[in-house]
Formats: sequence, structure tokens, C-alpha cells
Amino acid sequence: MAATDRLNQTSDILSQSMRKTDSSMSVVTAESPYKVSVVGSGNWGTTIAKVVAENTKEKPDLFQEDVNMWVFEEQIDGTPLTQIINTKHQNVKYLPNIDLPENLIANPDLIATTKDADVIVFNVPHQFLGRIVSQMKGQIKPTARAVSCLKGFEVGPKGVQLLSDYVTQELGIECGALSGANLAPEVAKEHWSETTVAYRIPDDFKGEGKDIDHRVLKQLFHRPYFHVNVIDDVAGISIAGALKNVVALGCGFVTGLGWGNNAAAAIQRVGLGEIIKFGRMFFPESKVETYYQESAGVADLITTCSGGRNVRVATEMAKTGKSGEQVEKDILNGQSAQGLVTCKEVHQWLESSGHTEDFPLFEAVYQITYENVPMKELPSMIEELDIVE
Ligand SMILES: NC(=O)C1=CN([C@@H]2O[C@H](COP(=O)(O)OP(=O)(O)OC[C@H]3O[C@@H](n4cnc5c(N)ncnc54)[C@H](O)[C@@H]3O)[C@@H](O)[C@H]2O)C=CC1
Ligand SMILES: O=C(CO)COP(=O)(O)O
Repeated sequence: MAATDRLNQTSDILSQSMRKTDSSMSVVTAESPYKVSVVGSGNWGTTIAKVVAENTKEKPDLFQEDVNMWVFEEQIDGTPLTQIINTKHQNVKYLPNIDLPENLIANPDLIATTKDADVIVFNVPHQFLGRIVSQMKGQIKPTARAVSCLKGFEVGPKGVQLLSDYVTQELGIECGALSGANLAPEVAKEHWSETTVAYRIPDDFKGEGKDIDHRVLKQLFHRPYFHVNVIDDVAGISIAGALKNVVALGCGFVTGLGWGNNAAAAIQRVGLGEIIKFGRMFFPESKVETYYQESAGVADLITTCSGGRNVRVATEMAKTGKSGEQVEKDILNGQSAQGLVTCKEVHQWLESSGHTEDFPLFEAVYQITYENVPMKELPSMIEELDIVE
């Protein structure tokens, strides 16, 4: 490329990035500031609630300051967790040693937390979502909008469904998604990271200043340490977020066996291929570029396989020979490794749709986790099934 072309290209990139900064910093207001609630208070639930509450405090023209966070109540040394959060302003069990904003208010009553909300941010391990939304039915504002920060799928009689679509179907409100390379402990410590928010503007959009749109979502989630890109591809970011947890289990198996970085990289390579294939096969509306351009794609795969809970659980499974469920209990102190649930659900779906052989890594992870297939068989399972294909 000629030097002048390179110069022009650089100046294009710079002006694009300046436009990006401009739009993220433009003033966005609402006719009536939006009330935001968070459903969930685990490791990521509390971290996102912190992010959101910091923004609502700084933007009174757009959001009501107080953010309610629903907490699945439990006693910590005889004191309710909600009481500890509201007095000590720390979630001592799921996000210890992180100070939370005082305008973040913990509440054990799900309906009281969400009934007045204009924006509901869902952030619970996905095995609990069904029960939560069934309790919320008919109890929230019909005009509310939602964002799901969960990573997983709903698999049932209707096939495989995105969790955001499940929320929309069950509650009748538009639901987008937030997903990215975001290990909660790092975001909570305000170490810089990126994320992707995806949201489709619904047909009943009430207009700028009256309803949630991409600019409002950027204002809600973007922080100096948490950079947000807002796009339309809800399916792409949700598929990547759910399936990277399955790949991370595979990565943990080879790591725990002591096979080193080459093996871990091989699992991630195969995993990325299967993630993209899954998206194209079952959610053709998802965009392939989302997987490599967005934080929710390959970047999330890398961070999770480097240091997430799923890779840690699988590594420990390999080292101790214990089941995934047992290791989760032993090392996560009540947190969840979602790959254990997701690999089972993905298997159910692939089996019922006749596609197990198209996804040898996902299938191998399932068989190792639940059917006692030895981990050392993993390379040959991927290879043999590749040959069948
Ligand atoms: N932790 C992380 O680094 C990240 C997590 N995610 C995703 O966010 C979602 C939420 O994860 P975390 O907040 O980390 O949760 P977590 O893994 O910390 O789970 C603990 C939470 O589950 C709740 N819980 C336990 N039993 C329950 C029940 N029967 N009903 C309702 N809630 C119950 C606990 O009260 C606690 O709030 C998951 O889908 C996860 O994959 C996404 C990005 C980062
Ligand atoms: O989704 C995550 C990072 O983006 C967290 O991954 P783990 O659940 O494996 O910790």
C-alpha cells in the first residue's frame, strides 16, 4: 500500500473513532427519567448493578438515581444478605471487598424490585430464570424493556431459544442482551474491558426521549473502565456467550491433564468453528462478523478459557476425577459454572435435531462431563467425528 493510502486509511480510522467518542458522549435525556432494576446479585449480577448504579447517579436527566437489585435472600452468619448489602455496601458473599454505590438498593422481594421498572436487567444463572420470569408475569409495566446478561439457552419443546427471546415470549417485553469478555472480578475492580450490548428496536418503539434505544443503553452501561459497543445482533452475541462456556470446559480438561498451551489453543480453534457453525445453522439471522469483531465473540472465548470459572472447574475435574457438580460446589462458593448446564442443553438439542456429529467438540464435552468418557479421548473424538463429517 502506498504511503499516502496508508495515511488516508489512518485518518479515516481516527475520524471514525472520534465519531464513536462523540456519539458516546452526546447528551441523551428522557422526558421522564427511566427507572432501572437489576434481577440477580451473584458475581456478575452485583458487578453490573454497580456499573448501572454509577451511571444512574451521574445522569439524573436520563435515569432515576436509585437502582433496585433483587437478591435471592440468604443468611450470612445469621444476617440477611440484603441487610449487609444495604448497610455495608458490599456483597460479602458473591463480590467480596468491592464497594458498591449507596444508590444500589438490595431487595429480597422480586415483584417490589421490578414492578415500577422501565428497564429490567436480568443477571442470574440461567437455571433460575424460568422460575423468576414466571413469578414476574403480569406484575411488571407492560411498557418495560429488558436486557439479559445471562449466558445460556432455553431448550424445550420449542427447540433451542435465546434467553432474551424467552424473556420476551414469557413477559411480552422487548429484551436485548449484554455479553463480552468480562470476567466479573476484573470489571468490579474497574480494570478496563470491553463489552457488547445488542438490542432490536421494537415495532412499538415510542420515540426518542420516550423509550429505550441504543443511545440510552450506551449511557446505562458504558463506563470509563467498561467500554460498550451497541449493535443489533442479539443472536450473535448470545450464541457466542453461551457456547464459549462449553468450549472452556474442553479447554479446562486438556489444561488439567497437563497438556499445555498448544492443546488449549486447539480446543479454542475448534470451539470457535463450532460456535460459528451453530449460529449459522440454527440462528441464520446472526452475523458471522460478530464472532470476530465484537468483544462478545472470540475475545470472550479467550478470556473465559484463560481464567473463567468454567475453565477452573474443568481443570479441577481433570486433576481430581470429581464430577463437575461436585467441583462447582467445592471451589465456587455458591457461584455457577454455566457450561455444565449449557453442554447438557446443547446435547439435548443436537440429539433431538439429529446434529450431534456436526459438533464433535460440544458432544465430546458433554460425554466427558456426563457419560464418564475419559478426558484423554478428547482429541480422537474430535478427529474421528471430523472424519465421519
Ligand atoms: N461471573 C462472571 O464473570 C460473568 C457471568 N456471566 C453470566 O451472568 C449470569 C449470572 O452469573 P453470576 O452473577 O456470576 O451468578 P453466580 O454464578 O455468582 O451465581 C450466584 C447467584 O445465584 C443465586 N441463586 C442461588 N440459588 C438461587 C435460586 N434458587 N434462585 C435464584 N437465584 C439463586 C445466588 O443468590 C447468587 O446471586 C450467568 O449466566 C453467567 O454465565 C456473564 C459474564 C461474566
Ligand atoms: O462469561 C464470563 C466472562 O465473560 C465469565 O466466565 P465464567 O463463568 O467461566 O467465569
